[in-house]
Amino acid sequence: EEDSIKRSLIAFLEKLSPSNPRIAQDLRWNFSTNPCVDRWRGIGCNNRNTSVRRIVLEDLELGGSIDASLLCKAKSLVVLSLQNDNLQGNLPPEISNCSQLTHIFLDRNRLSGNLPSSLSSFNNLKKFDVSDNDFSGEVPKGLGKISGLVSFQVQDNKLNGTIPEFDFSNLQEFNVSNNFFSGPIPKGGDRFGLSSYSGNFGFCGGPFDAICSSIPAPSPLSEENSKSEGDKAILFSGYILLGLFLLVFIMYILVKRKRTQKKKSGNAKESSTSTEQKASRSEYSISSNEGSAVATTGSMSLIVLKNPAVKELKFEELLKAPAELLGRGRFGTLYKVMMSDGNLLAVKRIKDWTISAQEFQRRMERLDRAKHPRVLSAIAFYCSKQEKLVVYEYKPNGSLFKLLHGNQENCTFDWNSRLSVAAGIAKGMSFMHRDLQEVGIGHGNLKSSNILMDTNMEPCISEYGLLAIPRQTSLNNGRKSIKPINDTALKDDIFSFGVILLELLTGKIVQNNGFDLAQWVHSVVREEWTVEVFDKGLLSEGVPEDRMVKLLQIALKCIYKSVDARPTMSQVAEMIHSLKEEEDRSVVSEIDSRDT
Ligand SMILES: Nc1ncnc2c1ncn2[C@@H]1O[C@H](COP(=O)(O)OP(=O)(O)OP(=O)(O)O)[C@@H](O)[C@H]1O
Repeated sequence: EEDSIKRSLIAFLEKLSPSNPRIAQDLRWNFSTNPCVDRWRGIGCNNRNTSVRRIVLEDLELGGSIDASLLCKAKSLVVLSLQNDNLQGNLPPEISNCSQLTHIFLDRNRLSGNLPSSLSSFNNLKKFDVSDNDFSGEVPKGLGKISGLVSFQVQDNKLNGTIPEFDFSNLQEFNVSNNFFSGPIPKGGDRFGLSSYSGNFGFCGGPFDAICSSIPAPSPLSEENSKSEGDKAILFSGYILLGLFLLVFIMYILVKRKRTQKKKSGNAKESSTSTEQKASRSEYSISSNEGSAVATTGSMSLIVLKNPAVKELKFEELLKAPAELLGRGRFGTLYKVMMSDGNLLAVKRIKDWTISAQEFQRRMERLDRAKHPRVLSAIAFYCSKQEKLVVYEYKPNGSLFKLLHGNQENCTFDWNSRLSVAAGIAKGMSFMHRDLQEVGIGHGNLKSSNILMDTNMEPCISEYGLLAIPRQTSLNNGRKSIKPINDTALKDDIFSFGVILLELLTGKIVQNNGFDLAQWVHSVVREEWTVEVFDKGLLSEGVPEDRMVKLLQIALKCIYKSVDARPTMSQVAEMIHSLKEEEDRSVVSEIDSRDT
């Protein structure tokens, strides 16, 4: 029995992280040891160390799927937490075999499919959090009937239908925002404010009384069953933008009516603000004549920054345009939007960023003044209390991540191109760090999927500065520390840049914010400089080892554990520049010697 539990748990773990065959070894889940006595990482047991009670595998970027049949061999499991792990696939109905579960935390993954109706059988369930996934379909009615439930969080999914009855007097946390729910708010649900319900198709009753009649409650999924997944994605995201548009449009009409009345009575005075000198606002901007009132009142406005790529951008058109979901990252959702003139845009909807609209506006305008050819500037942005959107040009050539890991046949990414890409990113980053030094705005989320490739293989850094919340970093070997972004932003970026260099050198996929890759490279290098770390593609290209080692040495400086020991971005750029020059010289001399 014990052996069978151990075997199942190890198999469960391996399925959670198929891309890392060493995961069991890394977490010390060893068949010949005991999970409780020998403290398998992520496992908690009862006091007598006789049964597994908790499995907590958070922030590990696991990327696999949940096999509940294997997991639930550990029948005594009470807590399951797989938060923020990048998991895919569905939540299998067999999860109900773990019948003792009281806490289920699966938030911040990419899980999809329906919430299984077997969830209703969890009589002891207290906390249920599956927020920020891609779950669709309806919430099983029985979930609301679980009497001891104190926390129900399903925000940021694609769930639809109506909200079932809950015993709201028991619930301490409740959030269904940013889904496709509609219909009435169940009795007692108004205990929770608008923020628990916002971002849905349309609710009636409770805090939504006022807009009940003005926003229809369509049932999108019923008509869609025959459509392909791709079509659904477009439709879903289109609906989100359309919903947002409706809300803004109503406010627009209201504000416009007010303004006309003011003008009529001769009281209107249009004032230009410093903001307007820097940014030309769309004519659909609700408060285009209200200057800084936009920010202070937190009212909604699309602010179009001067950008030669887009002459005129109307908010109404932006929101009406067909949109396709490109990705849901940890910090927001990205849509590809096709405008009626054929222009393609990328619209980032930022999640949980608690800075004020005023601060957001100031930041976006400051960022707009720091322009570099290797950094993608925003075209426009939008902010309200609830919502922050940033509009970029859509770049059709994919990202550095795709180039490195996308299995593109006939596409060799040779040493010289890799070095050029590294030099390009370093230049762009170094410029931004210098220019934004006094405000301390770093990129905040530098990684290969945020490096977009131009047609001529030049890199373009996207989403610079879109992260200002105190970020959980795991700089101390996975131990979380929360620091204000301004303190560490620039040095964090250097670490992240070092990880990109490692990715270019090793061709390996980065997991766990790059800490695994950094650790692995360190351990190989510690033995002695070795060819083991380098990408097979580079080795078969015949790149001399000493050249790659030089870039590796720069990477290792960037990922120094001690933040202060890391070089600045301009030092890094300088080092890579000299390396590239040296490289170019040696290529020339090789050609010369071949010719003579
Ligand atoms: N302006 C753009 N044009 C084209 N593709 C883009 C653009 N910006 C990002 N992408 C691509 O879209 C996909 C989704 O982007 P998104 O930013 O949502 O993902 P992410 O970088 O993993 O998440 P996050 O930045 O929130 O951590 C990525 O593959 C990214 O390379």
